[in-house]
Amino acid sequence: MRRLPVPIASIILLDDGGTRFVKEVWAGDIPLAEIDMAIWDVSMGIAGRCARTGKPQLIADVAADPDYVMGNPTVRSEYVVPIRHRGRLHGVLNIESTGDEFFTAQTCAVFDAIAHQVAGAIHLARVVAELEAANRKLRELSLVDGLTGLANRRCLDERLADACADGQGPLAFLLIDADCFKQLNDALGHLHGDECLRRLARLCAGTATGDDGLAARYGGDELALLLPGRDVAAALAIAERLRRRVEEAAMAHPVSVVAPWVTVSIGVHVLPPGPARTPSRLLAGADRALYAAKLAGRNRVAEAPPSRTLAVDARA
Ligand SMILES: Nc1nc2c(ncn2[C@@H]2O[C@H](COP(=O)(O)OP(=O)(O)OP(=O)(O)O)[C@@H](O)[C@H]2O)c(=O)[nH]1
Repeated sequence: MRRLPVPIASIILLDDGGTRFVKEVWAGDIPLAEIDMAIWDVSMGIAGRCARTGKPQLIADVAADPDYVMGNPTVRSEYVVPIRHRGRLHGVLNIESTGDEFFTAQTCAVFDAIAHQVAGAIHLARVVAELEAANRKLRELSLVDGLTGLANRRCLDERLADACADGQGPLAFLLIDADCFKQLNDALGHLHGDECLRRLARLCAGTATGDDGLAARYGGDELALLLPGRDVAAALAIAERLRRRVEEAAMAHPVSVVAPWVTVSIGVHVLPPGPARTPSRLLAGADRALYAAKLAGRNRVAEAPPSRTLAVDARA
């Protein structure tokens, strides 16, 4: 662009729908008037006419063309070429001259060729940008649980592995399981069960304190909280707070053996840093703790250190 022997050369890009110009880059020897619109419709200007018709526009005398939008008063002629790659119109190449005779068949053929080259480059850049965006979206989707919007098991596994390897402080893991969920599904239907799971997920997400905490769907009616830096006392307190919040939400459960509303049991396991801290040990400990909480009557928080099982009575 910079080396083109013309007073003004610009590339004006179209949006994805091809109905509006969204970006203009230009270079040249004479200044172009400030265009105060960052986005403008293809119904405007000679560039718009070029985009609408898909055909090059050669204007020998800009003053005689009603569509011409003046960028500099010394401009006399203009040539606007579509920038198109494999049928997709990306924008237009706009060349303006201060002479009357500048645009011959030969110079126009050169600009046609330049527009063709530019089209290939823009096409590649757009394909790369679209691929990158699609990859980001795919990566996002591959880490999110579709029902609850929480991190999914794959994401949890990744974060768990990283957190276990991190030598900084204790690592707490909470397994949260809805009580008598099968009966709730059987009594009120799976759609109602789904909505309860979503509400439980929101409560968990609101409890994942700190930037590095993670709320995830472990699987089925089991949710999980990964809480780096939390010792046993802090993890038990967070678990108990969550258990209470679930009760306070008062989601009706007419067939639970625990209470007339939805309750959860929570297993808590905390490991100090070191080689013995592995995801499988952390999961197994939280699973044992959850089992203990269920066995002790549900609607409670339990911790399961290797040597003993400590159940914290939820209603104490
Ligand atoms: N609505 C709904 N139900 C689910 C989903 N995933 C798993 N479930 C149900 O969750 C229930 C879990 O049942 P169980 O493992 O027997 O546990 P429970 O009935 O909660 O019993 P306890 O845990 O012992 O209190 C099953 O009926 C599953 O079908 C889901 O995405 N949506």
